[in-house]
Amino acid sequence: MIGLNGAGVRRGERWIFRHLDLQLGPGRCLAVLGPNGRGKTTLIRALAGLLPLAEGERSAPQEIGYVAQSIGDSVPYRCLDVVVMGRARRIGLFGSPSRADYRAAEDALAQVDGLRFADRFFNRLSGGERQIVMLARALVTGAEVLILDEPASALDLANQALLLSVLHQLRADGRHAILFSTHLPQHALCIADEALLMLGVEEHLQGAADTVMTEANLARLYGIPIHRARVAGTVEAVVPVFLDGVGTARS
Ligand SMILES: Nc1ncnc2c1ncn2[C@@H]1O[C@H](COP(=O)(O)OP(=O)(O)OP(=O)(O)O)[C@@H](O)[C@H]1O
Repeated sequence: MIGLNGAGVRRGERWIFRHLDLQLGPGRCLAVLGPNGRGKTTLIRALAGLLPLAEGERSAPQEIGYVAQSIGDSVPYRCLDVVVMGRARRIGLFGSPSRADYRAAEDALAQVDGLRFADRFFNRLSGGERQIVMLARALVTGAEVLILDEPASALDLANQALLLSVLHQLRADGRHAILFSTHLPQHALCIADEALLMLGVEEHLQGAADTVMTEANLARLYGIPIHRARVAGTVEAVVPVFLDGVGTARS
């Protein structure tokens, strides 16, 4: 459905990642983890077709539902219009959104509990509220591939739970392939089938999320001791272990 084969991206003379293979099919969810600056956004943008590969190949469908990491200020559009823009491919360059497009946008907002934002101006929303609206915009595309760059980074706990449940439902329908990056390993353990740990430019550890995300591998990834524990039923928490203060934990 979507994939990379021997892929690499360079910024100037510097390789951000190389020799990366990735295949994601329908009904599958892959989480990408790595420390700040390791290349998650670069990988996601390359996968979404927004950054050229310097080596390797990409295969992808025409339409992808994409949520960018940073959602800057924009011109003052109503949120419903921002969401309806997700239908651009269906509406066409010179077309106008139909009643059905607006209905689909409302449904997508309702799916993420964001209907209350419909008439508000996007540029006046908080960071988390914008993330919710942008998720609705990705959903309204109807795309079967969803690529989400840190979709929970600004969300409160209730909205994190909502996001996880929406992604869980999409994955469970067997039509969608979902890839998301996160700094919250417990989210990966909660809904991802697979995890990709970006350990280094040429070192990528990929496999079943539960198997790959061991305390040892996560400690290697982040350079600090990590504790992983079952907190309720199948829910796991992943926390940094502070040794004798924040500054001394990183190896
Ligand atoms: N436009 C650019 N030009 C040059 N270097 C860039 C550019 N954008 C990003 N980089 C560099 O590429 C590297 C990877 O950045 P990227 O944003 O992919 O990291 P990330 O893993 O998503 O980080 P974070 O967790 O902080 O969001 C970083 O060292 C960054 O400084």
